[in-house]
Amino acid sequence: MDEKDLGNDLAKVLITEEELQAKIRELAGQIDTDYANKDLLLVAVLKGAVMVMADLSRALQSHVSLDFMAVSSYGSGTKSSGVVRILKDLDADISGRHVLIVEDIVDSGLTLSWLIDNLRTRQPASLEVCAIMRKPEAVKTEIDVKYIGFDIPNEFVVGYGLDYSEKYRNLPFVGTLAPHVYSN
Ligand SMILES: O=P(O)(O)OC[C@H]1O[C@H](OP(=O)(O)OP(=O)(O)O)[C@H](O)[C@@H]1O
Ligand code: HPA
Ligand SMILES: [Mg+2]
Repeated sequence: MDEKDLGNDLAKVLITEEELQAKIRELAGQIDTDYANKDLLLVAVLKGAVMVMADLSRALQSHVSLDFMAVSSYGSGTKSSGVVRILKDLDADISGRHVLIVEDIVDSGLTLSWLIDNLRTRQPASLEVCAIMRKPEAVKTEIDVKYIGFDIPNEFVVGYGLDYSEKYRNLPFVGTLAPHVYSN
């Protein structure tokens, strides 16, 4: 990458594009098997989960419906505020439906724990979670994540949907930022 590439701001690559795509295919295979003959609704949490949603849904062999919810707890910083706000609610009524939440990362777990409680009150037939990354050392509230991609160290990461101040989401891999980015 040359000077102008956004990858120049990275300290290291944690998960390569190839590793991400291989994991997506593996998880899609499990989901296809588990939901055979069931109507599945994928619910992605914007904006971070947009890449996982796009790749995972295309890797599935069965029909699925897609819906999106936008919640935010991070703002522009690197720490969860713990206060989750709904920015956009689902279009679909999920009562009696098989719902799979698609997430990019389980960090403190606060976003997902709030979301699971919220969606449960709408009485889906089933509710599970697929997250491409999890930080086991950062989790503050235990969440049962049925489909997990990678357990990663407790470092702030960007790429594959994850941002720092709304940047770096469009990197096709996951990495950590160089210190100069934070001091700018
Ligand atoms: O486990 P937690 O500590 O709650 O963190 C995980 C959540 O935080 C990020 O979203 P954010 O609220 O930053 O919004 P975004 O997806 O638009 O970046 C990320 O996409 C997850 O949804
Ligand atoms: O490590 C992270 N990076 C970017 N956004 C995030 N939201 C939760 N954890 C992270
Ligand atoms: Mg974010």
